Amino acid sequence: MEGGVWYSNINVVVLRVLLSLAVIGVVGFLVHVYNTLWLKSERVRRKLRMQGIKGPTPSFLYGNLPEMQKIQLQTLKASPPNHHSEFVAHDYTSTLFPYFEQWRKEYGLLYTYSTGSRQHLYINQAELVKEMNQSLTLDLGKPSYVTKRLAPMLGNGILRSNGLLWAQQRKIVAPEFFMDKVKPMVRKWEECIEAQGGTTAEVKVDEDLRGVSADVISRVCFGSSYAKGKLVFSKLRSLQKIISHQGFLFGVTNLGIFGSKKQNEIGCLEREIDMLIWKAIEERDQQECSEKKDLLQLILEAASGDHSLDKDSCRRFIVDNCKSIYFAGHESTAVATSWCLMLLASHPDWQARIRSELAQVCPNGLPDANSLPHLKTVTMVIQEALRLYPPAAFVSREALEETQVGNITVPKGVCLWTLIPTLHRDPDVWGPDANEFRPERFADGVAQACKSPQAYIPFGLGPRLCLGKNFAMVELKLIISLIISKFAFSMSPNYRHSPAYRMIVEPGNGVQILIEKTSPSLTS
Ligand code: HEM
Repeated sequence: MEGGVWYSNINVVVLRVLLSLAVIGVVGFLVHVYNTLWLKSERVRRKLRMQGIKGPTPSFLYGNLPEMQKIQLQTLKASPPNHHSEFVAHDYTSTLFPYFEQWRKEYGLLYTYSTGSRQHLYINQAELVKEMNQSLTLDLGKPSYVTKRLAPMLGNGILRSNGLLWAQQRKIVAPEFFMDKVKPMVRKWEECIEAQGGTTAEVKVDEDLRGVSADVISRVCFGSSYAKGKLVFSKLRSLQKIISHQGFLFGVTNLGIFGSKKQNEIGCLEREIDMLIWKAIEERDQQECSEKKDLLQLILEAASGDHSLDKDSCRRFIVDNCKSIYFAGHESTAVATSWCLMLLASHPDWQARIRSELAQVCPNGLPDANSLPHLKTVTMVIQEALRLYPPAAFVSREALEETQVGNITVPKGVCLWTLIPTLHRDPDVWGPDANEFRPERFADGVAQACKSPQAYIPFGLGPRLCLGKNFAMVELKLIISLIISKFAFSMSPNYRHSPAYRMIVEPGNGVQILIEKTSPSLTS
């Protein structure tokens, strides 16, 4: 009997201990969650507040995400502009990222906001943007939570890597982007565009431009023809569409992982792309390639010469950088050309000016490698198009360690965002006509076009400046000049103005223009 009581007493004690442990565990867990999800961010916010940086009040767990979604929904209900003159004045941030616009009006050009436990700084003061972009510290990198999501597309190649790995990749990739490498391609571009000929017709330019730009980047950088790279591009585009679906930067998908079906699709495409690139590498004629030295050859040689890389890392290094360049090199240029044609279609006077310059500068009315540097008007038009419709909406960084940007101490983990189109339309920098298409503002170069040349950043600025800037400008100049030398064009009534954010800002429903063959006398 006594033994039974003793046993049941023991049981009660054990039960109590277990219960207490469970309570301590749960409380500990809750404290941990509270600490990581709130206190940690609150400490970061306090540091920013103490420096006078304000921002919207975040809610527990979700930060400012609910407010962002509410503002976005309200904006969706408002109808987008549908008249030509309004397309130009339309700053796409007001429809794509309306919360940034609203907060900018409330808190100014520097404010802080949070998405879940992540804290961000919106930086659009020209001076601070310059400091951030020109900072040489490796403690500022690309935001890791965004680049993690882009990993299937870009691997750990130059576009998303940070620190020493980025510095090493930049050194290897940079030499390939000098102008002289571009010149031999000019003739091939001429053939590409000329082959499309035609009389009066409506064309949707986007896919054609993507084709041309894919061909160009494939041949110049990888020495292979578009036919070989074609599958890689179409699969990369599918990946881009899946990843950028539903506001991948700050939308709901940000709170969790993609659904498992989407994740599988992403995984499959990633493996297929890796295999295709690797197959193209294996099929290369080694002797011919080591003589010609295209970008792929440089990457191959750098990877095989680095003895710290094992076989798998070597393969990753090669494939990841190929993917990065494939994406960076062709999407942005194709989209920039589409926006440029959209703006030119609404401004026939600028088409005429380019056409008359072509007639003066080019002996047979057609641009080539030698006449290209003398085509000033087309450069001004492209600069103005990249100002109003920059394909890259953001320059973004993460403070990998506590870092100084100008007079601001940025706590570790904070992500910094500069909205390029907003900076490009700031009337304090560009004057009261900031929302108008006026290419003549660039007549004496960028420095004379605005108060602070560092506020013009379609290609970024500083150590992470776009590696393909010169390359892209040459490509754009050539394509636009060739199209204008062949066609006069206007906006099709079927065009619907709908900028969409798919990692870059592209015309959501394409650009439809009505083209008409120019008479030979106009160009010769
Ligand atoms: C109109 C066309 C283009 C635009 C608007 C554009 C814009 C940009 C921007 C804004 C950045 C990021 C800068 C930063 O984070 O500070 C960038 C980076 C980069 N771009 Fe471009 N780009 C274009 C064409 C190209 C082309 C044609 C290539 C290659 C052939 C290319 C290769 C790269 C690379 C490799 C980087 C990463 C550089 C680094 O992180 O060190 N881009 N580009």
